[in-house]
Amino acid sequence: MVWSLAVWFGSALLILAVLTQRWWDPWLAKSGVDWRAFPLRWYLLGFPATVIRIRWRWKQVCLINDLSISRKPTRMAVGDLAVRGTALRPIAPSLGLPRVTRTGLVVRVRLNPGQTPRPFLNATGALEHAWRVHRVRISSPRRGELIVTVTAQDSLSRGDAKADQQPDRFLAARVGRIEDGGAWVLDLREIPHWLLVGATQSGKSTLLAAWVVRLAPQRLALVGIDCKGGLELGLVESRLSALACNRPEAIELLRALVQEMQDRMAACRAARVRSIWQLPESERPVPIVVLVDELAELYLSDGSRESRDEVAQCATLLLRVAQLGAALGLHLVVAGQRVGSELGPGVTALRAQLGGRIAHRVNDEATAEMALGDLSPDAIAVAQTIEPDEKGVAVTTVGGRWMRARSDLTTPEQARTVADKHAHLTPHLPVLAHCMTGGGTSE
Ligand SMILES: Nc1ncnc2c1ncn2[C@@H]1O[C@H](COP(=O)(O)OP(=O)(O)OP(=O)(O)O)[C@@H](O)[C@H]1O
Repeated sequence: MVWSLAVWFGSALLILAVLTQRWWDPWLAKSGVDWRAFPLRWYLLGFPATVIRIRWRWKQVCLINDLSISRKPTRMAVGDLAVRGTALRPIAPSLGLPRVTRTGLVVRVRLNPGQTPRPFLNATGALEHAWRVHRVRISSPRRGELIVTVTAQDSLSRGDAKADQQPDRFLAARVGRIEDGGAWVLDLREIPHWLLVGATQSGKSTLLAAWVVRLAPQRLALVGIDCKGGLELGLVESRLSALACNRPEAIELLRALVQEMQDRMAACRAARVRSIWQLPESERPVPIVVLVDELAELYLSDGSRESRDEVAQCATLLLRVAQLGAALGLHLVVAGQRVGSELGPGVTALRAQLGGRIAHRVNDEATAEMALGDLSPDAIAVAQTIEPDEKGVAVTTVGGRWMRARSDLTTPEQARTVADKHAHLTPHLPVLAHCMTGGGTSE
């Protein structure tokens, strides 16, 4: 009896709070109370309020945005009117039961016969406005069915201190947040090679810096190829086992890496194993993560024979590292503004080997398509909606799906400080001796 009274009272209070939210919400904000930061706020209030709003406005939103069909009149129709004055009635697609998630909800929509997902994809802005949510994403896993994913608030702009403190697994790096509020973890054991594209000032170098900062304390070698004169990767030079700052140096470095791969291959063959991960730990060579900033610098040619030769060598060597590296502990992280076939045929082959994809804001659809095309057409559309002021925001692969994510802002000073702090962990690889930057510990 007491319990049922409490449940009734609680439910009534909840409904009242939901219905009056538009009055007390601005008042609380003005008084400086950030109720959105309360951990259970979304489950207790946000979710019920959003569900009510979605159900309440569904038919109206569908009607305004041409997402309904008209009921076929049972009697003969003349123009837009049915005989006997029966007006044609719009029928909205049927909305399923919403399922709550950590930062929003997911709801299934069954389309009326003849409806396609396209008008719904075009209407996401209207749905966000009508439901007062941060983001609405629509995918269509099956014909006649939509999955509508609603994100209540912009979780990419808020910090997550707990995730920040979590130590990284070996070869994994927590570089930011994904839009469902979780940690954005780039794991080189799971996906050995990554491609990172984005227009200038979209956040590529900051993401690379965040990546280096998280990898720096681990027992691995970092190697840099930065043909923009080493301006970006030079910041973390103290933690790099080698750094190439122009194309001839890059070729020398890549040759040394291919040599290292061959040595590792021989060691695996001798031990009759298929990868360095099957070697006993004491004999296992350190993994090498090769960071390439601005891929185009390796592929652009001025037409002279010398530069064409250099480009061909870079293309072949990079491709070899990408093709054979994963099992031998060599990982590629390649960043660039464009990765299209206009840079040469080698780029297309290389791109196919880079399984992990990250697309920051891009200037054109073609670049988004090159980076994300094999993921999903929806991901391409979303990459193009990243605004210039959304620095560090990207669309990426997470567990076989795509998601929006944002890197942690890592300043050049932070990157330099962390690199200096862990400089003593920099392994000295004999094969890279002639490409060495500063000193390193002997491996
Ligand atoms: N996650 C982030 N949060 C906030 N600001 C960011 C983030 N990532 C990048 N920025 C800001 O965006 C600006 C451009 O970043 P960055 O230099 O990484 O871009 P880029 O793509 O490497 O540019 P370029 O190709 O010109 O080198 C910088 O001022 C940086 O501080």
